[in-house]
Amino acid sequence: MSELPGIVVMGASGRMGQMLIREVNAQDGARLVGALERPGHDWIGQDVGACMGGQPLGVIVSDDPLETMAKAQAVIDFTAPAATVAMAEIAAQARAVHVIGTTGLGDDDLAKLALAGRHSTIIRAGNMSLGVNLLVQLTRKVAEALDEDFDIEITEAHHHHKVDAPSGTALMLGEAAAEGRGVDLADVSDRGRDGITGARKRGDIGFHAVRGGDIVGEHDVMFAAPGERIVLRHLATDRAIFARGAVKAALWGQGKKPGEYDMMDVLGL
Ligand SMILES: NC(=O)C1=CN([C@@H]2O[C@H](COP(=O)(O)OP(=O)(O)OC[C@H]3O[C@@H](n4cnc5c(N)ncnc54)[C@H](O)[C@@H]3O)[C@@H](O)[C@H]2O)C=CC1
Ligand SMILES: O=C(O)C1=N[C@H](C(=O)O)C[C@H](O)C1
Repeated sequence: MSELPGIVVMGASGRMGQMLIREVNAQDGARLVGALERPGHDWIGQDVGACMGGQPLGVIVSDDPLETMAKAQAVIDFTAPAATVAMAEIAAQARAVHVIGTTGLGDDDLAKLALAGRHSTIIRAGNMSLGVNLLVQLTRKVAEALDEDFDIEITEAHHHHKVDAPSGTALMLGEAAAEGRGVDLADVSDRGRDGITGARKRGDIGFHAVRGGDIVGEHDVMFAAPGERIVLRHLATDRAIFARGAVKAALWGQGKKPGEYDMMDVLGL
């Protein structure tokens, strides 16, 4: 039997799930040992490679996370908040690394993940790409260097299927900007203005979400002052960048102590 870490992909039929199946399968350093979908999904019981329209991969899509995780050293989960919280407990029982790309998690969900993280290795990030994680660092630095004469506005654009706003990435960028300024994001966050809002409050961090077509993911952080503007921008054109980061995280997490980690830890940024 191979010693390579066995990885389960959760949400196998999803936009990210299919990308992840391809990425794990293409890796020399890992093996695909499971594919999960929600109960009732029409891929259940079929080979995941065939479902994706390619060669069979010898992995049958299952809706039984307990059984599937028994063979795994890691699970990569880009699904939905309730599914991710449920998986956190199962991954902890299986002593498997839980890589979480799911966004839109609420405070209650995060509290449950923190509990699970006492017993398991969780690596979670609203964006797993190298470029965005660098942009987060740049945003913190620029916010630190500038005072509140510079208004910070974060704009994100995504495909029309996306269900959460602001995006996980926009929130990461907002947290970094607030940290750079030495303030709490919750105190200065101003989301999606509408109507007679009054003039902009000095020190606020604004968020705006665009949804349309097949946009993979675009993020701008604008620092606007009288007479000048700085705009930091990341454009994603291929979901493979997120999948690559997630597989890297699953391998990096092997043998790490239980706890909650993020992509900064994985990438050493
Ligand atoms: N952190 C990152 O780098 C990125 C995060 N995302 C996030 O990943 C999540 C998924 O995005 P997409 O792939 O575009 O969505 P999607 O809707 O295409 O895929 C989600 C999949 O999860 C499945 N699912 C739902 N509940 C399940 C359960 N209990 N067990 C197993 N599977 C279940 C669905 O059936 C679906 O196939 C979103 O929260 C999105 O924001 C997306 C791209 C990058
Ligand atoms: O839903 C998506 O597609 C994406 N979600 C993540 C987010 O919420 O920031 C990451 C990426 O932008 C794509």
